[in-house]
Amino acid sequence: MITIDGSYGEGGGQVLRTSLSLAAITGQPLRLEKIRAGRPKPGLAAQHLTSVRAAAAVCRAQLRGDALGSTTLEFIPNRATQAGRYTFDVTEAREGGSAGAVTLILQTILLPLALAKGESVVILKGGTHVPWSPPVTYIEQVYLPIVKQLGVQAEVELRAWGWYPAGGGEVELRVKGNSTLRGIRLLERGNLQQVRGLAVVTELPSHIPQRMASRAESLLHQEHLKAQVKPLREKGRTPGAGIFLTAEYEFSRAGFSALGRQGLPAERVAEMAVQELLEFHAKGAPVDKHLADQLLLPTALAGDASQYRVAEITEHLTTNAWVISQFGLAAIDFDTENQIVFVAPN
Ligand SMILES: Nc1ncnc2c1ncn2[C@@H]1O[C@H](COP(=O)(O)OP(=O)(O)OP(=O)(O)O)[C@@H](O)[C@H]1O
Repeated sequence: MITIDGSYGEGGGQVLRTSLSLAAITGQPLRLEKIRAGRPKPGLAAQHLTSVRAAAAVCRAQLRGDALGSTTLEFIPNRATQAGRYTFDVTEAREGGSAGAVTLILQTILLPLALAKGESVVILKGGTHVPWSPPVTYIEQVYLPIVKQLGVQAEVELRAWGWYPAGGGEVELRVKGNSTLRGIRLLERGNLQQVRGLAVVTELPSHIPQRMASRAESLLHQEHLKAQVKPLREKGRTPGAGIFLTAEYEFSRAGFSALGRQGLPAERVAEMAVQELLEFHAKGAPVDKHLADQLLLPTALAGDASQYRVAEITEHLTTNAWVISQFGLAAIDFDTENQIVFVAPN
């Protein structure tokens, strides 16, 4: 049994999710201790518990400690990950809290399912565009296109928007299966081809997405960047607003977003996302700081070595590297001067 210290690094949920993915993929029994010890409310929150249940469902794992607030978990896979049809609802595990991110559950099971035999269809219900997690739009426009280069064939369809704190969103994930992962070399991004964006509201007036879109476009045009931001007004369970920008370079993609809230002017929401994009653009790296930590697991599972240059070496990235090394999967090194991540599978 592999024992992982959940308090490592910043002691967040990512230690748990990466460990779950790896236990499902390798079939190794896992014990997690001090789960999310670094957070104000330690232990499993709804989103984490749903990830535990989702990972357990795909490899029929036996569980001990799978309860809200639990700081210790045992996860004993019973068989290789099974492709198939699954539904996971992050609101089911809720106890008066806010919506958990469906994308973090998606990322926990994506690679196990991609490496399993056969196709899978997964319905995920909960928050689709919530703070501190990848928005579904980011998964669709940045994460999946890049992991496709490694051989992961999957697509996601947003069926309902689910904002913080109510959730109520839904996505369908389709995973091809039978994947063989290969390494990538992503040191240069090439020229910026365009910035594409979506300024969206649900259950709010149409002037809001229009104001977000035009503010974002005008700021990007001032910087001489080609940009097209589409205003969109959708149906939803609750009111919500956000802007999602994708910088499309010749060899890579990066995503930036900001979510609206009451009292925050639409223009300000647009400015927040654009500012992040411009800061990234000025750095010259091909991989944004979020993709940086999310790319580590697929590259560690690839048959050959990878190298990629990131905008920032975050604690999320180094923590993920530590978790992967605990499973003995890959040797991971950082060139901190040039911000390059080297991954050599063992
Ligand atoms: N705006 C964003 N765009 C893309 N990815 C994001 C964004 N914000 C956060 N992420 C990603 O979401 C993940 C969050 O992991 P983290 O461990 O902080 O969250 P968590 O499971 O909610 O845990 P905790 O509640 O313990 O912080 C990371 O992979 C991070 O890169």
